[in-house]
Amino acid sequence: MRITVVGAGSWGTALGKVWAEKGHEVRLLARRPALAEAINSRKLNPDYLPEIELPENLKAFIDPGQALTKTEVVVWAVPCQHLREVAQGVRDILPRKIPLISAIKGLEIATFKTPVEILGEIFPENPRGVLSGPSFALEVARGLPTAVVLAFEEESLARELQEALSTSFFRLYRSQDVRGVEICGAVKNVMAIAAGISDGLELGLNARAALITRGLAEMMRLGLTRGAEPFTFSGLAGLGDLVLTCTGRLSRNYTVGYRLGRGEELEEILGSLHQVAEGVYTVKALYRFAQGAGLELPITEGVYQVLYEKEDPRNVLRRLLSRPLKAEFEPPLRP
Ligand SMILES: NC(=O)c1ccc[n+]([C@@H]2O[C@H](COP(=O)([O-])OP(=O)(O)OC[C@H]3O[C@@H](n4cnc5c(N)ncnc54)[C@H](O)[C@@H]3O)[C@@H](O)[C@H]2O)c1
Ligand SMILES: O=P(O)(O)OC[C@H](O)CO
Repeated sequence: MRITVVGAGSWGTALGKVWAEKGHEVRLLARRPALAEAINSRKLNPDYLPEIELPENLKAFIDPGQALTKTEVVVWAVPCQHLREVAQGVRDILPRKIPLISAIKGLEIATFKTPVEILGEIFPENPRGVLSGPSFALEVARGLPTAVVLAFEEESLARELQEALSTSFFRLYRSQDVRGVEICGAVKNVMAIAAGISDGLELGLNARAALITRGLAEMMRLGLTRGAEPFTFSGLAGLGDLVLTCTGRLSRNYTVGYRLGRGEELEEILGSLHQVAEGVYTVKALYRFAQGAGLELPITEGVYQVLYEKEDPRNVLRRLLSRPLKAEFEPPLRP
């Protein structure tokens, strides 16, 4: 199969490696000529996965025309806030009808749209799905066992791609709940920032477990109002990725939170990260949506206040804990 991966960052490169090693013809669409050159001539990605040797049949391009000619699947792995611009740039040359897979976890700030919704506006004739779940790029690139979920509304297409894209260590489960999988992937990044803050403040393991669990409740509260399937939250994209990202030090989102908890400024952290931490942007989209819809998302609200209103995390925590006592499950989490 000819696969084009748009975005030669850590995730695009890791996915490209896995599928090239499976024998697919993988073209990685990069933005910077020097990076494409390094991938092609030195067989490594010095900026994002420097210690990983890349296979010969993983080729990088900077010309979208070359990367997309006669391709059979396009996988999107650019930061969510740039997806629209990148997709619009290839609107006229991307083959019609071929499946598009978003590997992106986020929500567009200006519109509150998911990546698949954005792709739907730009490529209405192409079937669209999402790949998500607990998957640090570095571990995938190292060939460590990983399970993710691939969601397409059309089950036969999900099955076909599941077969094509699974390998002996990269196992794809299939789903038809595209919206639910996307909401889970977006919200877990915000919860990972919260968990990082908590660990940075040394609040302990009990606090982190509470954040993960109440983060799941928040994910469900939002997802159910947006038409997600309830089972999806307990799956790989939901609970699976929440656990990974809220506990794993490889997470960029967790790292942002941890450093905030240790007292660093957001600008300083982002200036030294060199990779995208989607939760930093998704929290804006979520916060605005929750305000407008009257939806209660207290952890999201707290993360927003720490990031954008420069609130001391300790004050935010005090407020979270002093909210009125309530039942663990209230509507819409329980009828
Ligand atoms: N890294 C992971 O472990 C991982 C795992 C699963 C999902 N994801 C998701 O994949 C997406 C991409 O993340 P990543 O980790 O590869 O990020 P990254 O920061 O490592 O790389 C981002 C890539 O996008 C490119 N890019 C940025 N702005 C662009 C623009 N305007 N036009 C074209 N290209 C642009 C960058 O040059 C870079 O190649 C995110 O939504 C992330 O949540 C990442
Ligand atoms: O490094 P993060 O926080 O973007 O997380 C990467 C993946 O989404 C983990 O599944």
